[in-house]
Amino acid sequence: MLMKAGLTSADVKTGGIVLNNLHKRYGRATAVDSVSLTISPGEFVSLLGPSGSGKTTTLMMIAGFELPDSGQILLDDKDITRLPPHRRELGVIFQNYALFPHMTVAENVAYPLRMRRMPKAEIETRVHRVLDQVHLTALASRYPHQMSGGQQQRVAIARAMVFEPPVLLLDEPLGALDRKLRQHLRNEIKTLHKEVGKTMIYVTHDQDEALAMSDRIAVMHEGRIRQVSAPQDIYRRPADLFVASFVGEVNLIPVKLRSGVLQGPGGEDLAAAHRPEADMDATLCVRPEHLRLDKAVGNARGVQGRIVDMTFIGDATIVEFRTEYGLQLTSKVLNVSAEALPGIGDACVASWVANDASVLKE
Ligand SMILES: Nc1ncnc2c1ncn2[C@@H]1O[C@H](COP(=O)(O)OP(=O)(O)OP(=O)(O)O)[C@@H](O)[C@H]1O
Repeated sequence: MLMKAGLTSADVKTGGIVLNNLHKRYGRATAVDSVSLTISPGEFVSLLGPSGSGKTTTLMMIAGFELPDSGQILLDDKDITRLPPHRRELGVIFQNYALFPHMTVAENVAYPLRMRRMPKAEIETRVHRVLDQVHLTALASRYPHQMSGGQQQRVAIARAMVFEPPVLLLDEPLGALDRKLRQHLRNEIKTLHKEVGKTMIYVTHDQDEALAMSDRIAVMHEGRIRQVSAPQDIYRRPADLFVASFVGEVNLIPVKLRSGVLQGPGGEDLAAAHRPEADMDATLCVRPEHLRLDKAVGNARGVQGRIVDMTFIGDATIVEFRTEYGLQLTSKVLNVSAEALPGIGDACVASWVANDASVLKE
C-alpha cells in the first residue's frame, strides 16, 4: 500500500508520544504530579531537573517499568499506559549500560534479537546495519573490556536501536563518564539523532547537556513540569524563578513596579523600558553576561555600587559588584579586548538592556 503510494516506511513519521496528566506516588510521597507533555515524532526532548524531581519516574512510566496511579500514555495514538515493557517496542538506555563481558560487540547487539528468536540471517543484517549507524563496524569482534567507556556506551545505544524502535529513552546515559567524554558523546548522540530521526527522550540533571542537545527541554521540579520550551527560550525567557535559577547563572533583583516605573531595591529608577501591566512586586532576572558595569559618572541610570571581587576564568572575568544596601550582582565580561576593566573597589553603575531581562512575578 505505502509503496504503491510512492511512500517508503521512512516517510511515515512514527514515534509521537503523549503524556496525559500522569500522577505517581510512592507511599505518601508524590514522585510525579500532573505531568502532561506532547512529543512529536522525531523530536529530541530532555527532562531536566534536580535529583528527586521525577525525571526517572516519568521515563520509567513511558518505558513500562512503572505504572502511573492515573493518567495516560499514548504512542502514535495508541494507549500503551498498561502495556508490559517488552510489548511497547521502545529502546531504553540507562547510565549503567551493563554489556555482557563475555560477548563481543556484535553478540551483545544481537542479543535482544536472539531472545526474540529472529532468524539468523535477519539478525546478521540488522546487527550490521545498526553497527554501521553508530560507527562501530570496525570494532564488531571486540569484547567490552577492550573498548573505551564511550565506545561501550555506543554499543549500548546500538543494542537499544537494533529492533528498530521508533522511540529511544535515555536515562543519564553519560552520567558515569568524565567531562571531556561526555561532551564528545553528547555531540555524537545529537548527530545520531539527526541521522536516524528517531524520537529521543533524554533524562539529565546537567543543564549544559540539555541546552546543547534538545529540540525542547521540559524543566521538572518536585514532580511537576515547570516549563517546556526550546533551549533558547528556557534560557532567555524562564517562566519562573525556579527555571531561571536552575538553568544557567542569574542575578535576581527584587523590584517594585509602581505607576509604570521599575524601582530597584534601593529605590532607583531602573529603566522605563520595562512596561508592567499593573503595580506589583516582582523579581528581575538578568544573566551575568547581560549585566554591564561602567565606571560611575554623574547620575547614570542603573544600580550604583562598587566592585568587590574579580575572578579570571580564561575566556572571561567574573566581576562581583555590591550596592551600599547589600545587593550583590555578578557580571561576566568576555576577555576579548585588552580594554581595562574597572578594578576592585571602583565605583560603578550596573545596567542592562530591558529586553535582556525578564520580570517574574512573585
Ligand atoms: N521505587 C521508589 N520507591 C519510593 N520512592 C521512590 C521510588 N522511586 C522514586 N522515588 C521517589 O520519587 C521521587 C522522584 O524520583 P525520581 O527518581 O523520579 O527523580 P529524578 O528526578 O529522576 O532524580 P535523580 O536525578 O536523582 O535520578 C523522589 O522523591 C524519589 O525518592
